[in-house]
Amino acid sequence: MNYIKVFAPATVANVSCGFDIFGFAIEEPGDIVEIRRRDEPGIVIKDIFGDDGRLPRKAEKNAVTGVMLHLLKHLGITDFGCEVTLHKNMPLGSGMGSSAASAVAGVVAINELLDCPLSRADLLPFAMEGERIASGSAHADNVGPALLGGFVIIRSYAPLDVFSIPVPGDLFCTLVHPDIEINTKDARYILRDEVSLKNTISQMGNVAGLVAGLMMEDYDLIGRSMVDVIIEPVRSILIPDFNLVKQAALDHGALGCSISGSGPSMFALSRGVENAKKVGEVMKATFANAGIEATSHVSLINKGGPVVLDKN
Ligand SMILES: Nc1ncnc2c1ncn2[C@@H]1O[C@H](COP(=O)(O)OP(=O)(O)O)[C@@H](O)[C@H]1O
Ligand SMILES: N[C@@H](CCOP(=O)(O)O)C(=O)O
Repeated sequence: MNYIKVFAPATVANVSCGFDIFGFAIEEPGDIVEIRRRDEPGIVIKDIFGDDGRLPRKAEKNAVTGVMLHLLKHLGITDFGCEVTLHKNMPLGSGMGSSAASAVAGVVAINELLDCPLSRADLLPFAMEGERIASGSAHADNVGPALLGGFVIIRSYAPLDVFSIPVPGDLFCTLVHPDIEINTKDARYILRDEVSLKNTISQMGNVAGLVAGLMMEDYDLIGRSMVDVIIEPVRSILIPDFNLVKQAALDHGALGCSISGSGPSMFALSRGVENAKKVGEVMKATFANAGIEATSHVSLINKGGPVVLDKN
C-alpha cells in the first residue's frame, strides 16, 4: 500500500463530571489525513488545509505527524518515508478535540500503511502523545473516544485502562462552538490542585449516576448526573454568558449541559433529535445576544471512531 486517507471524529471530553476520564465521539466534524509513501526516509508535512496557516509545519511539533514519529520509533523503523496532508475541519482551541482528531487520524493512517502492526486499542498511548504535543498533557478523554468510538471511560492512566460503555439509542448530542478560542493548556493551568471532600463526594455521586444512567438507558438519571462541581465553576468564567446559554438549553428540554472539553464549546445531551436541534438553536441565539457567532452540530454518539476513506 502506498497511499491511505483516514477520517477521525471530533469528541466531547469530560462530559460534565468526568474530568479527564469521560469522553464520547460525535459523527461530524472530523479531521482527514492523507499519507503517501515516498522513497526518502522521514515524515514531511506536504499541505495543511483549513488552519489559516496557523499549525506547525515541523513534523515533531504537529499532533498529526508527532504521533507517527512516536509509533515509528516504538516499532524501530528508521527507513520509512511519507508525505502527509491534513484537512483540518474544525477550529483550533475549540474544545471539540481538534488536536485529538488529528492525532488519531494520523496514528491510524500510518499503522494501516504499515499493515497494522498494532491493534486500534494499542495505538492509544501513541495518540495520547499527540495531546502532549498540543497541550502539554497526555490526557486520553479525547483520543480515547476518537480512536475507539462510543462513550469511553478512562478508569486508570497508570496502568492505562480504557473501555467503552453502551449508550441509549435515542441520546443526541448538541455541540455548540462560539467563535472564540481557548487553549487546553491555559484552561488546565487555571485549575486548582486541591478539591474539598464535600465536592469529591458530590462529584463521585454524579460520575456513578452518569455511568448507571447511560447503561440503564435512564434519561432522567443521565440529566440529574450531569453536574460538575469541580471544573465547570472555574472554567465557565472563560465562556461569555455561559450560565445563560446553559439555562437556555435546560429550559428547552436538554437533559444536561456543560463545557465540552476545556471549552469554549458547550455541549448538551437530549432525548431525540428534534429536541437536540431545538436546543442547538436556543444556545446559538443566546450566544448571538452576547454578540458571539456560534455554530452547532447535532449528532448521535459515534460508535465507530476512525474510518479509512481510501487506500491504494
Ligand atoms: N494537528 C493539530 N490540530 C490541532 N491543534 C494542533 C495540531 N497540532 C498541534 N496543535 C496545537 O494544539 C493546540 C490546540 O489544541 P487544544 O488546545 O487541545 O485545542 P482543542 O480543544 O481544539 O483540541 C494549538 O496550540 C495547536 O497549535
Ligand atoms: N480533559 C481535558 C479535555 C480537553 O479537551 P479539548 O477538546 O479542549 O482539547 C481537559 O478538560 O483539559
